[in-house]
Amino acid sequence: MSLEESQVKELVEKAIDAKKNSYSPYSKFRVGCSLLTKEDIFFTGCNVENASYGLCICAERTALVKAVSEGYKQFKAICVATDVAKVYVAPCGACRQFIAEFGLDWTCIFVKNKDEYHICKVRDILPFAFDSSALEMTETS
Ligand SMILES: O=c1ccn([C@H]2C[C@H](O)[C@@H](CO)O2)c(=O)[nH]1
Ligand SMILES: [Zn+2]
Repeated sequence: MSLEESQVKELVEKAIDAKKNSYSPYSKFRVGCSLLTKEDIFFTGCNVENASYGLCICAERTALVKAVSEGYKQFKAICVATDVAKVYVAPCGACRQFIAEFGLDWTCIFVKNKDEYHICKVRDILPFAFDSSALEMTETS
């Protein structure tokens, strides 16, 4: 599954743009996410917070749930943008697990700004991942 340089640029722009819909009145921390499916279709998402803080949904999971619920579950890349410009902000642990559900060998991009981004693989952000293979290996004693 090839990821073109132009698609990386588009992912970065779409993740930055997706921040505009962030619903983050409590943290004021805007996050935007873009996703590219194996069919070359883009999805985006933002974080959606709630007065009951624990119900907050991250941008990455918003984008993934949008895509999966529309019938797409094979992905080339996911891209995350925040308003933090000094360091690369990577997905939280819950999102890493959620992303890894769809494979470890696809691309993650973390954006500082449209010209500065870090590219790695899902396996790099979740080594020793828990996945469905463990569920079939239960042994009773
Ligand atoms: O991977 C992450 C980590 C945090 N957030 C959101 C959740 C919350 O709305 C805000 C502050 O944690 O950032 C994301 O969208 N993605
Ligand atoms: Zn998260």
